[in-house]
Amino acid sequence: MPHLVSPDPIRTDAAPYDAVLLLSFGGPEQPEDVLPFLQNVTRGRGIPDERLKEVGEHYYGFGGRSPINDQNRALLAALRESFAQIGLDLPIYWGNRNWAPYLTDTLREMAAHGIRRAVVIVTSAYPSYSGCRQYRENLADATAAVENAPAIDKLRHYANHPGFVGSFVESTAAALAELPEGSAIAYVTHSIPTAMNATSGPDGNGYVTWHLDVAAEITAELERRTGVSRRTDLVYCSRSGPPQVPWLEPDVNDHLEDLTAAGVPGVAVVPIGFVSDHMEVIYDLDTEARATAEKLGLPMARAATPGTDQGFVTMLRDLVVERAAAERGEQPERPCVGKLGPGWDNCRPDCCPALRRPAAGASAPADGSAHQASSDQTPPAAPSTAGPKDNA
Ligand SMILES: CC1=C(CCC(=O)O)c2cc3nc(cc4[nH]c(cc5[nH]c(cc1n2)c(C)c5CCC(=O)O)c(CCC(=O)O)c4C)C(CCC(=O)O)=C3C
Ligand SMILES: [Fe+2]
Repeated sequence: MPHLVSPDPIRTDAAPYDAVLLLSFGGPEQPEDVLPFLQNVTRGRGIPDERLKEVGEHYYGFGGRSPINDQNRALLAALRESFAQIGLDLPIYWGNRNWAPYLTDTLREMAAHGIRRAVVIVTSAYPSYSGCRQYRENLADATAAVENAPAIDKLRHYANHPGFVGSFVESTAAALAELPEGSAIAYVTHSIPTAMNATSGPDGNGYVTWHLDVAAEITAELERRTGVSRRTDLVYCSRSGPPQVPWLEPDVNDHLEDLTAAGVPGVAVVPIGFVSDHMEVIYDLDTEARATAEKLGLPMARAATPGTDQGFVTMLRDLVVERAAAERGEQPERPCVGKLGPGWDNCRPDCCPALRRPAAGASAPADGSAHQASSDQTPPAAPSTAGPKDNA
């Protein structure tokens, strides 16, 4: 795996940026927040009431508080420390899509502080509408709503960066160490509608393709270290939406049943789709999937997410420095593992379009593409470029 490149402490240059913005999902912090939070998340997205009630219970089961905001506070602190270590003098702001501190308020604060140009770290590592474009639409909306809002660039997707992959290599090795010999690895990510995957990334299927590439790299590195090969699968959690709309499968719980039927002696559950142990991890995996594994008598160990892992934090810092250099017209090194090459700096205008919402009174499509995206309905999103994908 390539060595992480940290810049020379004395010459760390952030120009043309004068700030970093950490952009995340947001979560409730007390029981009264849960319903309004869920309304923010699902407004206009066609999530059945039944599912909302169920997800509300997941939050109430944890005292009405998601750990995600505290995890972002910890990440902010770790990033500030990491910046200070190399003399990178750049303020770091934090805003969320669905809960306070809201992105628009943060941009307003940045404008008031005279910030002209910022680079954005999103707490989502892969291409898809939900994980990329939706955040870019939120940035476009917030920018339009705020006078003198800073110009915004978003970091390339970092799932195949050695800092991200390396963090999961370590946590997967630790999980496997707790399990019987011959245990399998179940890589897990958030399910999305299959139609959303179909239009993810500049060439389609980017969501699944990137996850498979990351999973293959983790598997290969563990094999190199131990000489042991084992069963691995990519499976999904947190399915939502109406039952008639197809989402990516198999669900992690069904997969645990399959593994048991296949006689596998244990499973390391590795949440490569997530950067911290938020509700999808502590409920969907640590509560629900663990209960399934216990019922089946299948030993299970869950690998840690990157969180504030040093390699992960250093990677984010390196990506800020890398992007600043690229924007100055330099040709920075772009560390990356796997087959796909480094992510693009700017998304193409048609990258990860929004799903067309179901509408009554339309004739049935001949090709089954009722939920396919259509670029004529795609709202503006920042930042993007009119040129081809920038893979330099
Ligand atoms: C790809 C993806 C990521 C990973 C990338 C990223 O991290 O952004 C992610 C992360 C998260 N999703 C989260 C929470 C929720 N997601 C929901 C609903 C949905 N997620 C979707 C996709 C994703 N989601 C989709 C296609 C929907 C259907 C509705 C729609 O089309 O938008 C709902 C509604 C209820 C339900 O139906 O489950 C909730 C409450 C939290 C916060 C956790 C916490 O509070 O600790 C986080 C980090
Ligand atoms: Fe979600």
